[in-house]
Amino acid sequence: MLTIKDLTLHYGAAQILWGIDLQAEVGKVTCVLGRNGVGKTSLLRGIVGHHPVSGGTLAWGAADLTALPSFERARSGIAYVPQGREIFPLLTVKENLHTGYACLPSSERRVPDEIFELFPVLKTMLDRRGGDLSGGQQQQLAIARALVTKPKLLILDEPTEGIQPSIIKDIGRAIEILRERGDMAILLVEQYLDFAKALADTVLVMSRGRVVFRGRPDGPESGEIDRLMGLT
Ligand SMILES: Nc1ncnc2c1ncn2[C@@H]1O[C@H](COP(=O)(O)OP(=O)(O)OP(=O)(O)O)[C@@H](O)[C@H]1O
Repeated sequence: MLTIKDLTLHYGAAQILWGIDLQAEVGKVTCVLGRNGVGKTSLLRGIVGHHPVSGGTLAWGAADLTALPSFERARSGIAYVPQGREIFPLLTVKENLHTGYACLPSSERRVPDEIFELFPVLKTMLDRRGGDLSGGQQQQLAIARALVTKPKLLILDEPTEGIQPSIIKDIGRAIEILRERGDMAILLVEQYLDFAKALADTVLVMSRGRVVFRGRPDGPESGEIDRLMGLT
């Protein structure tokens, strides 16, 4: 389980995150919601080590990750699919997948078949350049590349952004399958409320750098989620 306690983060003098507490359990989808600019991506950057946190702690089980550089966090099983996907446009699909090998010992460097069961379209496109794929296919490639690293914690930043509905469905189904497999924690940042509510076991809503709601997506107090997201 990922356990974050009292996390704070600054960009220069500007404080962006205030006292964030969060837990993401194995076999569950934990979803962080919030409107533009509330600090969701900054939280993920703090978790994966792309930006230093200014206070608080981050742990995976009993292992304290707070002081580890990002490559060691990746090696310890944290995989991050950033907003905008960031696949390598000039590398082929196969080569993009192989970039995930960097975190693995040489004996484990293979692309599991299961990845093509989750995203069959990638198998038909192995020799195409990443940049020639549609946005939705690139998103699937970015998730597949993260899965190559055999993560214990999969972090997805707005995987539905700018993606056509049929591929959003495929991505949702893949997340469900990964959850059912029960060997990784999934931390999902979203603004697409229906997608998030359908998948999440626990929802956190952020506002101005703080967690202002925490609960089940279908619990008695869940109307509060819509209110905080500005929908009611
Ligand atoms: N590198 C940076 N330097 C300074 N300020 C930043 C930086 N990155 C983000 N910010 C600011 O930090 C705040 C939180 O941004 P962040 O991207 O974490 O929000 P977000 O909730 O992920 O928004 P979005 O949904 O639009 O991606 C915003 O006010 C943003 O302008």
